[in-house]
Amino acid sequence: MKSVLIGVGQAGGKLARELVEYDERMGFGAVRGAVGINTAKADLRDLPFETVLVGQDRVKGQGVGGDNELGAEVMQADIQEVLASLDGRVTAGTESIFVVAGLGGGTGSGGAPVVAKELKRIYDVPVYGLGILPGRDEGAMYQVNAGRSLKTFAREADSLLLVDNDAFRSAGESVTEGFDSINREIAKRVGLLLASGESVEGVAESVVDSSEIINTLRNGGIAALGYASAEAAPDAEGNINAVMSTTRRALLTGSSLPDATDADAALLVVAGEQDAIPRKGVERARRWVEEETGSLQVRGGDFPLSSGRLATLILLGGVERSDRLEAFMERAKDAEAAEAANREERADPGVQWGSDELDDLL
Ligand SMILES: Nc1nc2c(ncn2[C@@H]2O[C@H](COP(=O)(O)OP(=O)(O)OP(=O)(O)O)[C@@H](O)[C@H]2O)c(=O)[nH]1
Repeated sequence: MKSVLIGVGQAGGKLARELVEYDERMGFGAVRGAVGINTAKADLRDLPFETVLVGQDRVKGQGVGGDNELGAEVMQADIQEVLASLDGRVTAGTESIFVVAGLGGGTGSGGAPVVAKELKRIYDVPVYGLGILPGRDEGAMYQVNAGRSLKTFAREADSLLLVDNDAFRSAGESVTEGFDSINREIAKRVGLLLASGESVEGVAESVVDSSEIINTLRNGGIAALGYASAEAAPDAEGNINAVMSTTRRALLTGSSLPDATDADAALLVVAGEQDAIPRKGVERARRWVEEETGSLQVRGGDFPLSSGRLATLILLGGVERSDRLEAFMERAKDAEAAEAANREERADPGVQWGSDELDDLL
């Protein structure tokens, strides 16, 4: 699926760069261009594609410091410059646009929904969001920002593919230490998904194409993407179990949004040497995905790749009812309530004296 990426904010720019580099390294050619947008000049410096600095008159290139309302305002004010940077990049061959952002900060969180809304007014191709949820250990401001952005972004984009920063964290690694490895994991998943949707001429009917990705995401809402791989046997018969086990792992432990398994629709892509992909195994795995997601709309397809491994990708559409998301929304609401209480306390110091949250010493 030939796509153009727009990285908004620091995390958005870094993830877009990772995706561009992955697509180039693999020689896929599915990423057809990228633009980085930020309010912080320093964060644009290392991006190897065109960048646009927004909000200069308000924040002088210093970022919005986590204020996502300001992030949304300055994006709206400078939207013409942002749209102009896409001229000549979004072409007749472009099949989708991805707006990429971390939802916990200010620029990406506030700006990405504005960009998605404006792009949808102009272009006919689907405009998807790729949003990063803050990890559990990140502060209250990040949770509140993400909670507010999430709903707006999901409404404005055709579908919002979510990545939980807790999803790919190794034991003992802080969220910040893990950013680079998280970005690589996401780039691999999204990069493979986009490449799998590239129509390859003259190959079997079972090969997946862009319309299957688009149809899986057609009902909008929140999406998730799982991945797992294993050593492949040279013949299809020897890979039946490998397809089943990678499918289970992709959904249950390799997802960008862990525990989000109830879905409206799903797409199961099996990547590997075409002759080594077992039809029987793929059919069995597809039925298992139907049972596990409760969806009757499970599409399937191959992604022929020359590799000694076999990989499974599972794209889920419509996962907003999942426990994981509910838990996140609760976290965001609690953080918002705590922030409101803090503001009240600051406004009226007497409240602290009246509060019985702190026990008396004697
Ligand atoms: N996965 C991942 N998350 C990141 C990365 N950098 C920042 N984040 C997360 O993104 C959120 C912060 O967003 P940023 O992109 O840093 O902020 P911003 O959009 O540039 O906004 P301001 O800095 O407030 O102007 C936090 O939840 C971080 O945990 C990254 O490289 N990878």
